Amino acid sequence: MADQRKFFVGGNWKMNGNKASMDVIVSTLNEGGCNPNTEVVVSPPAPYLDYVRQKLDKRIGVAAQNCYKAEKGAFTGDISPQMIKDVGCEWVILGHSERRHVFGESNQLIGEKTAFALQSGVKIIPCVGEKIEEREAGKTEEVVFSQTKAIADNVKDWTNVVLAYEPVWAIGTGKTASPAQAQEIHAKLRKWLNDNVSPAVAKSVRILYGGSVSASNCRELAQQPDIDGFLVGGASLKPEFVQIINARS
Ligand SMILES: O=C(CO)COP(=O)(O)O
Repeated sequence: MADQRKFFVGGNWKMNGNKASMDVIVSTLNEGGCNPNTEVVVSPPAPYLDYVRQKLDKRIGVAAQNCYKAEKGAFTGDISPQMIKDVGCEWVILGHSERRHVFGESNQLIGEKTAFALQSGVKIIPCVGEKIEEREAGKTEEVVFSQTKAIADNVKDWTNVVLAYEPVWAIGTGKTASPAQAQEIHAKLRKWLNDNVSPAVAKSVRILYGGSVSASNCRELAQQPDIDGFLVGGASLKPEFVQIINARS
C-alpha cells in the first residue's frame, strides 16, 4: 500500500542562509547521491526562490514557504502563487506552525490560501500539528482534525497536495516524536481522510512527518507504514539532508 506513494522529502530552510550558503546546499544536491525514487523539494526564503530555482537540478522541486490568497495588489510584504510560478517554482508550504503561532494565521485563512494556491496551479504542502499543551490535554486529534478539515474543505484535486504532520513540540527542539507516536497520528489522519474525503484519497495522499528529523532518526521513522516522507527544517541546511532523502534506500 505505502509503496504506491512515492517517498517525499521537503527541506524547509525557513529564514536562514544567503547566496553563499545556498550555493553549498545546491551543489551538494546537484552532485547526485539522492535516491531517484524520492521526490525532493526545497524551500528557500522568498528572495532566493528565483536564484535557487535557476541553480538547482530540475529534478528537484522548489517551494515557497508561504503565499497570499490573491494574485496581486496592496498586500505589502506578501507574495502570490502567480509570482511563485513566474520564477519557475511549483510548490508552496501553507499553514506551517510558525505561520500559525508566530504570525497568527487562522485555520480560515489557511483554508483560503489552500483554495487560491491550488486554483492558481501551485502544488501545496499544508501543515498541521498540535502544541504540547494540546497533546497533554488529550486534544491532539481534535486539533489536527480541525486543521485538516479547514484544508480539506478547500481541496478539489488531492494529486497536488502533500500533507505534513508537524507536532509543534517537536519542531526545532531536538525532541522527535517516536516512530510509534508519529505513526499513530499519521494512521489517524489517513483514517480521517478515508472517512471524510474518500478511500482513494486516503490511500494515495502522502503524509510527511516533520519535527527534529535527522540522519540518525530518519530510517526508523521512514519504516512506519503511514509515514511517506519528511518535512525537514534544521537538518535540510546540512549535508545530512542527503541521508534523510535516502532514508528508505
Ligand atoms: O518545521 C519543520 C519543517 O517545516 C521542522 O523543523 P526542524 O526539523 O528544525 O525541527
